[in-house]
Amino acid sequence: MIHIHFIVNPIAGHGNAPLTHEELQSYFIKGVHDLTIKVTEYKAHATALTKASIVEKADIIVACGGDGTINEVATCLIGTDIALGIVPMGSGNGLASNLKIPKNRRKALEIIRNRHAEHIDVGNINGRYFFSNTGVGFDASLIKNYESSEKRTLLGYISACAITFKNIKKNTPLSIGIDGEAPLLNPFIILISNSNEMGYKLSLTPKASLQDGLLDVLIVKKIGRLKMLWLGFLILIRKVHWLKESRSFQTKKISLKCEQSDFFDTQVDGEHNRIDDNHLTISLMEKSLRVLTAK
Ligand SMILES: Nc1ncnc2c1ncn2[C@@H]1O[C@H](COP(=O)(O)OP(=O)(O)OP(=O)(O)O)[C@@H](O)[C@H]1O
Repeated sequence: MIHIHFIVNPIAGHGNAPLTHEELQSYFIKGVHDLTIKVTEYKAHATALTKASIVEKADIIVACGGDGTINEVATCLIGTDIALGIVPMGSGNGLASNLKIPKNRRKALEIIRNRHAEHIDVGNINGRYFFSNTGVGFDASLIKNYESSEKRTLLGYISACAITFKNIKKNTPLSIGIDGEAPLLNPFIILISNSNEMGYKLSLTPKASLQDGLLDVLIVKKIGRLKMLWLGFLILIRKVHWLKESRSFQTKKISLKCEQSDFFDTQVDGEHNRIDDNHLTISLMEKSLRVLTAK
């Protein structure tokens, strides 16, 4: 018997297509697959439910939600033999898209039934894992505004983008040193990416790979509002490197030091995360997570 546990976030994406036991059962075989469904009731609940599923000896644990839910489930599976399954039900679905796991539920469940697994790299920021990307600057502020808007849709994302853009001059000046170099004053974005997608098919690091043992870093220096609009356009056409204030490179490890404050506002896999330290160490653990993917 193969024990498959589904951890479902009911508010992910539009939260309007619940996954039922009956629906799931129709894709699996009675007597071969034993299915358990657990529904999250609050932020971080997926972590507790996954830990319980590990104790209950699940063979596969499936995150049904977006990048936030995947992060909570996958974090618990590092260092175990349990494979992560993904049913993309989020708004952006960046990691699933990079792994070519379709939003179509039948096709996503077929991947789980077929049980073809691959190992992917995992990022680490001051002890916290990330699978897609992490960053400071504009994207971290944008995520903070996105979360407070409580509209987890593309429209909510665009509106958070407009608010962040409008408030940019009100931000406290920050200078950030990267790998011991001379600090940059108010860098617009420092994005450290494991995956080549941020969600909604957008990418700031199109060359990133989940299996190359490297992090892809994009640094955009302080820029004016017109340049920000130009950058927005370049993101849409995947040509961020055309912006002369941008720099991209690959590395296994990067450290950031903030001069003025004793904490960093970051985003980790699309969730706002305040880190109470003025030093960030971001590194990569090669092929540390088993994920079910299409062959
Ligand atoms: N019942 C719940 N009520 C409120 N928040 C929840 C609940 N269950 C899970 N969460 C939280 O919802 C947040 C968003 O989840 P998730 O990332 O899966 O969806 P999304 O934001 O719509 O998708 P994406 O990250 O791909 O854009 C996560 O931080 C998760 O912990």
